[in-house]
Amino acid sequence: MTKRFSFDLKATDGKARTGVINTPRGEVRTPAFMPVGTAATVKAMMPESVRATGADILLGNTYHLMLRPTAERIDRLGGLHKFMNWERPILTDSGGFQVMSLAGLRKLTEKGVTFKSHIDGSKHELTPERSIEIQRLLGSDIVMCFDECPALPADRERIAESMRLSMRWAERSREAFGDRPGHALFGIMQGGLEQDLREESAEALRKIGFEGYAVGGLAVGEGQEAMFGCLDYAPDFLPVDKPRYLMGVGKPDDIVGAVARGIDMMDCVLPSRSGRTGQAFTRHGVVNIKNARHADDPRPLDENCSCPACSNYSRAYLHHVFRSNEMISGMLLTWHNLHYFQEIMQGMRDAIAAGTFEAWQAEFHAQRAQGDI
Ligand SMILES: CNc1nc2c(CC[C@H]3O[C@H](OC)[C@H](OC)[C@@H](OC)[C@@H]3OC)c3nc(N)[nH]c(=O)c3cc2[nH]1
Repeated sequence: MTKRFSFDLKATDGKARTGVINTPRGEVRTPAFMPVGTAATVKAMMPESVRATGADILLGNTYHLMLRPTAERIDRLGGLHKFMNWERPILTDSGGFQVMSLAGLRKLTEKGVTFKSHIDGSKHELTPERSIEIQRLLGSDIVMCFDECPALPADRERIAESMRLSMRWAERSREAFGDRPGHALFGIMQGGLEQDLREESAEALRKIGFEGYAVGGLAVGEGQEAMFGCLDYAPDFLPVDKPRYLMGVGKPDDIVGAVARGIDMMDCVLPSRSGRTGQAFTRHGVVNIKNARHADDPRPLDENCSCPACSNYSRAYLHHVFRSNEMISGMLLTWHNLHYFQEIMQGMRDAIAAGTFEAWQAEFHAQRAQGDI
């Protein structure tokens, strides 16, 4: 009997929640941070290293993989898990966001989006049906509805129109997904920073019914204060017994603030992308390792960190390999950043389970000096 997809809510502390998402490929402890593995790889990391940082699930990208090497080729080769040697859960985005941010010559209609590949200029079409089919071919465990995410700032009419289109696409995504025990389809709430439109979107999604619900349309330039303002009410419009996924977030303090407002899952390129550019996140703040003042520093990035970079290398060494453009530079700092993000998630899971989340948040903020350290 195929193991089904389910969410067990274990404990709450204020609006913060901790639980477990059960999937046939393994459990996802929440609150969860999901490393981004856009083109079938978490850049600069071996899959076993990603697991060693504490990740239970990672992300793949419909837009990138449909262009190269194509979903059909990955399907022929046994699916994305086998292809990238990651046997645990994978969540794939539906591609709408990337098309609007990466592709050229886009045309948006009720049917979907036609666009030209940013790789070779070839013409492509993404519709709810095609996006769901691609995510099925990839073998994704958690599939996202095909939606349209409007760039902010946008006027209310544009946001309302876009949200209602996304709700019609959510209906078509649900229809195209069919009955796939053990797999999940997540709806994506839109509505910008308009509380009534957010409520309308949540109602539309609940009527259709999904295994999980994302809060979309945020982390698109609105800033943390506006994002938190929306998160003060948006998660409450969603079913309490299903996972809530905030897309594209974020910096450590964004993540903590989102969990405090009832979010269960997040993804962001920040720890991996910054790792490659020499920006290290630590409990005391951000370290830009390429800065000359680290050239002779024998200390590790963070004395309290147990990752390979902090256990075996000095700041001076990390500074040197970044200045020399050595491949190990991005590997070590990406590993450190992902390790640190997972450490924050573990800390929050433990604190929520123990009912000490308030104190944990206070400690988290007290440790962080301002600016570079
Ligand atoms: C940054 N602020 C941010 N990212 C939003 C993503 C994309 C998440 C996507 O963000 C990168 O793509 C660009 C990642 O690849 C680099 C993807 O990982 C596979 C990740 O997929 C979940 C959204 N995706 C959809 N479908 N709908 C959204 O409303 C939405 C909102 C976002 N805000």
